[in-house]
Amino acid sequence: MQYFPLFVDTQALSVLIVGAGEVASRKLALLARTDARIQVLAPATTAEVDEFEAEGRIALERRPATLEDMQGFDLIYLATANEQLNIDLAEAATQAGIWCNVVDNPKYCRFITPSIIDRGRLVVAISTAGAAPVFARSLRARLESWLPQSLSPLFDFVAQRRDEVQQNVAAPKSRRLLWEHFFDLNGDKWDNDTPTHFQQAMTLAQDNSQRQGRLLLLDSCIEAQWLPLAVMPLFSQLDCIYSDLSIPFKINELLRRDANRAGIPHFTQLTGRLAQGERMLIFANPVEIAALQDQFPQAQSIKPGSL
Ligand SMILES: C[C@@]1(CC(=O)O)c2cc3[nH]c(cc4nc(cc5[nH]c(cc(n2)[C@H]1CCC(=O)O)[C@@](C)(CC(=O)O)[C@@H]5CCC(=O)O)C(CC(=O)O)=C4CCC(=O)O)c(CCC(=O)O)c3CC(=O)O
Ligand SMILES: NC(=O)C1=CN([C@@H]2O[C@H](COP(=O)(O)OP(=O)(O)OC[C@H]3O[C@@H](n4cnc5c(N)ncnc54)[C@H](O)[C@@H]3O)[C@@H](O)[C@H]2O)C=CC1
Repeated sequence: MQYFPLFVDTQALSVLIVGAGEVASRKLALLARTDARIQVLAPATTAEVDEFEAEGRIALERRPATLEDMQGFDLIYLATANEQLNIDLAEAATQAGIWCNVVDNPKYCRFITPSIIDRGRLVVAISTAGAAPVFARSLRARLESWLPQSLSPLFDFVAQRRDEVQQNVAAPKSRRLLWEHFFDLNGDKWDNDTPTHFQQAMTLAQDNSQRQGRLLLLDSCIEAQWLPLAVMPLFSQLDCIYSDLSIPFKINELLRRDANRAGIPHFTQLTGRLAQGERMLIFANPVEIAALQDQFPQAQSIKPGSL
């Protein structure tokens, strides 16, 4: 992963954009949604840039940029159509210790701009590490239609309830179950039922007796591409992953990253953990899986293409 995704707090960020053509306008349209202070420098501007100036959203100077301008900012975008000028300005910015992006030259980019889906607090950023921005754009179009606008108010609601949950539900694991249950009940909608779904999830999180354990058994001979789609949400909810083997990379990528990992415990320990409501996966060879299935008839054995 050459480019590591980060989400930058823009509340005290100051950004310089050099150039105000088509490409600069596209970057500006996204940056203008943030809290960053934005300075634009360019002799010629698009109508879109003029509008941002008229609204008072940006500070604009209609003149060529100089090397001396490359200081006093947190981030700089270089978007003139002059390749050498962009490189000279990028070198000056880098010397001043400022992270910069050259829109037509990834070699000089300390960071790159992803394709962005904006649902308020929920933001999805897609990058192809510069290989194919057009693919990032078309993937965005698909996700845009999949992620409803209701996610914006839904995540405002969830953010407002976070303190209440933190105060009333002591165990971190119960908090996780609460949010999983809430989203299972509520999905991605924001309507009159949303507060009810939250209350139901809250009640369930405070009542340990209703918690159900789960044991998934995965035969080490099954390859990742044969795993049924139905197991994906179950994989993301695991508390523990047990195996005495090394789990192949492609399967590992599908499992919850924060789950506890250990060798396969004794049958009696497994019984105890199931009773406590743990959600577990055992990855083992076919002989061990068959023995576990005999011992735990309630366990779900994952078969290629089905559960
Ligand atoms: C490295 C990066 C640097 C950066 O800009 O940060 C970069 C670099 C370059 N882009 C080029 C071209 C195009 N870029 C787009 C579109 C987008 N480009 C964006 C990001 C990035 N572009 C960064 C990597 C992102 C990643 O990891 O994938 C997006 C995602 C975000 C945004 O710009 O807001 C936005 C889609 C937004 C959306 O709609 O969601 C289109 C299509 C279009 O315009 O519709 C074309 C024309 C087709 C083509 O050429 O592919 C060229 C060649 C220039 C030339 O030939 O002169 C270079 C330079 C090079 O590749 O060397
Ligand atoms: N990263 C990306 O997504 C993409 C990048 N590009 C590249 O981005 C570059 C810019 O493209 P466009 O916006 O279409 O160009 P453009 O010609 O529309 O705009 C160039 C801007 O730079 C300004 N400028 C020129 N000299 C300047 C100076 N000395 N100081 C400050 N500003 C100056 C101009 O006034 C103008 O506002 C091109 O090199 C293009 O190849 C093109 C497509 C996508």
